[in-house]
Formats: sequence, C-alpha cells, structure tokens
Amino acid sequence: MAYRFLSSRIVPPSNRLSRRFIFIFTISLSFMYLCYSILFCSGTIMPNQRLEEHRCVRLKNMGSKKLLQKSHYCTISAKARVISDETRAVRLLNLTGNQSKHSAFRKTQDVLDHKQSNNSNSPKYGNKKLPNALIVGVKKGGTRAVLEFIRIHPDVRALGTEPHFFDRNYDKGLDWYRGLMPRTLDSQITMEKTPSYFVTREAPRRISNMSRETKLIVVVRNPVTRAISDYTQTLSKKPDIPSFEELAFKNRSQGMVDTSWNAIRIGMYILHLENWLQYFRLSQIHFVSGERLITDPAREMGRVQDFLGLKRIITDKHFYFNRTKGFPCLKKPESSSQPRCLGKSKGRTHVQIAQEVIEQLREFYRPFNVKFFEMVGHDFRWD
Ligand SMILES: Nc1ncnc2c1ncn2[C@@H]1O[C@H](COP(=O)(O)OS(=O)(=O)O)[C@@H](OP(=O)(O)O)[C@H]1O
Repeated sequence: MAYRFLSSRIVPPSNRLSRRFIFIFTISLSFMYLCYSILFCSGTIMPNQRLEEHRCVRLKNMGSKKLLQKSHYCTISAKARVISDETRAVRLLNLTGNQSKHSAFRKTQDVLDHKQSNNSNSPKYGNKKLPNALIVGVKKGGTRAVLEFIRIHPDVRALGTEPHFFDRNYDKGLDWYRGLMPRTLDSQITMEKTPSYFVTREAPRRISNMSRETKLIVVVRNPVTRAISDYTQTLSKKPDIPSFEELAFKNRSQGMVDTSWNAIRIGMYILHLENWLQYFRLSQIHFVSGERLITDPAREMGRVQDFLGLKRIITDKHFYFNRTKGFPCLKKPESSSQPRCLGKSKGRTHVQIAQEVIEQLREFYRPFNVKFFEMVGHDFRWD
C-alpha cells in the first residue's frame, strides 16, 4: 500500500518541468485577461457617463449644425430621458381631473423645463436662447391656441407661461429673460407668447433692441367679439364689476365709446400697429385670423409655419373637432399620446350683450378696421 502511494507521488523530473510550465502559463493568461477586462471592458459593464458627456460636448463645441443634428448619440439619449420624464408627468396628469388637465399639463412642462435648466443631473441638450419669434397679441385673440399648435412642430420649443418681459419685467434684464427659455438645438426656434405686448408702448422698441430680426405674430379677432370675450373673462374673476354697456360707453345715447377702457382700446388695432411699424417692417409681422384659427386651424397654422420658415408639418391630421368643446382640439399634442383641447378658460360662453350695443360698437370700430385692413393688405371680414 505504502509503496503504491509513494510511486503515485514520485513524478519523473521531465514531467515536473512541464507541469510547472503549464502552471505559469495559466497564471500569466489569467493575469492578462484581468488587465484586458479592466482596461477595455468596463464600458460594457457600466456605461461611462462622463465619456458620453464628453462626446456630446465635443460635438456641441464644434458648433456645426449638421454635426449636432447627426449626433443622435447625444440628442436622442438626452431627449429620451426628457421624454421619459414627460411621460411620467403625463401619466400623473391622467390621474388628475379633466378640468385642470390643461393648466396642469402646461405647468408640468414648465416645471420640466425648469428642472432641465436648474438640475445639474438633468439632461441638457441645446442652449437657452433669446426668442426668435414672439406671439405679441392680441389678448383673447387665440394666442394660446397658436402657441399650443405651433409647439407640436419639432423645430419649435416654446415657453408655456407668459413671461411679460417686455412690459412688466423689463428691468430684470435679458439674461433673466433668456434663463426662462427652454433649451433649443441650433435648428430649433425659441418662442414665447405674451398678448399684452401688442398694446404696450415700449414693447416694439424694447424687442427691436433685443433683435431687429425678431419675427412677430399677432392673432387678431373681430374687436367687438374680442371686447366681449375680454369682459367675460374679467367678470368670471370679479363678478361685481359694472355691466359691459356701462363700461363701454361714456354716453351711450350719443354713441360715445369709452376708449380709455382697455377692453375697447385693445381692439383699435391700427393705432397699436403704427407704433410697431416704427421699429419693424410689415413683412416681419404675421397676422393670424382668430376666426379662421377656429374654423380651419390647419390652414392658419400652415401660414404660420411658412412665416417662420418651417417645413409644413402641422396639418389637418393633427386636429379634430371636439363637439362638446365646440372647438378644434389636438389629436396628439407635444409629448402626449392623448388628444387634448385647450382649457376651460378658452372658449367660454360669452355674456349676452344687446344687439344694438353690438351694432354701435361695430360702427365705432369700422374706420379703425378699414385702415387696419389697408395697412396689412388683408380684409378679415369683421362686418
Ligand atoms: N382651439 C381652440 N380652443 C379653444 N379656444 C380657442 C381655440 N382657437 C381659438 N380659440 C379662442 O381663443 C380665445 C382665447 O384667446 P387667448 O388664448 O389669446 O386668450 S388670452 O389672452 O391668453 O387670455 C378664446 O376666446 P373665448 O371663446 O372668448 O373664450 C377662443 O375663442
């Protein structure tokens, strides 16, 4: 037994050498594999985020529009994260009541924009830029509809809230204003809407100081209907205000309209336009018909896209007529798979106004309208 055991343990010297060689070879092979894994394979185990970021930054810094557009690696990964954030937000909104859905949706988008701009871990693609195009008016003309419709376009990014920079917040400075804007790629247009700009004396000069090339959009509507809409809105907030008739006339029997009342003054479009034309060429201003925006949104938006130099992407297929709402709504608004109408404050039932009052106001506005049509070269047919 002892002999057999010893004979199995005692190995000839040549065999011992080859075994030692195999052992050293195996060790060095394992060592090489370990080095290789550390040096080259870490990316496959845990993608190196810093490397990704550097790649994006390098492409951005090259300042080439084409390169940026082609850099799907950067844009898509960043966008995908934004979309997943937005999808989560939209899902959350679906749990809220229908009434507040619209405002909640917009607020959430703004929060997301805000989050993108402030959170260092959040996706950052593109830059915050001063707007290239502004919807400057008119109040109750249909400005929200134009903004919501145009922002479906992939080459447009818009601020959801009204920043009131050129009227109320001008002293905060352009850097503050730029900071509010959503990030855009070089190929995208930045937009915002604040309807009160159109009737703000200083707004045209201030906007032209920002850029003389700014494109301006004015959504106009029959000034009588606009005034009633404006009054209906005020009444919904302050039920104790005097009647429409009382506010609209200084002396009704003499047909003296009170032009100091904002709801009346805003509709004297030609007067405000003259102020704008001191700083901008007429070709820089596009007028949207508030009426046709309701009856044929695709056509009106086609003209808006042409004016902005955009490919016509928003078409008939984006809209459907919602019978309950009585207005066109979006089939698939930006970052949502749900159809969506504008909120409750858009498309209110108007306060009933006596027909004679309406006639008197029509008479009052006629000469202003005629001059306005002549100036812009288009008859909006408000008679
Ligand atoms: N698609 C769609 N859905 C709902 N409402 C629409 C739409 N298109 C235009 N409009 C008209 O927009 C009017 C409100 O205008 P604004 O968005 O400019 O109002 S505001 O100045 O921002 O308060 C609003 O005025 P009122 O009807 O008087 O409420 C609508 O007539």
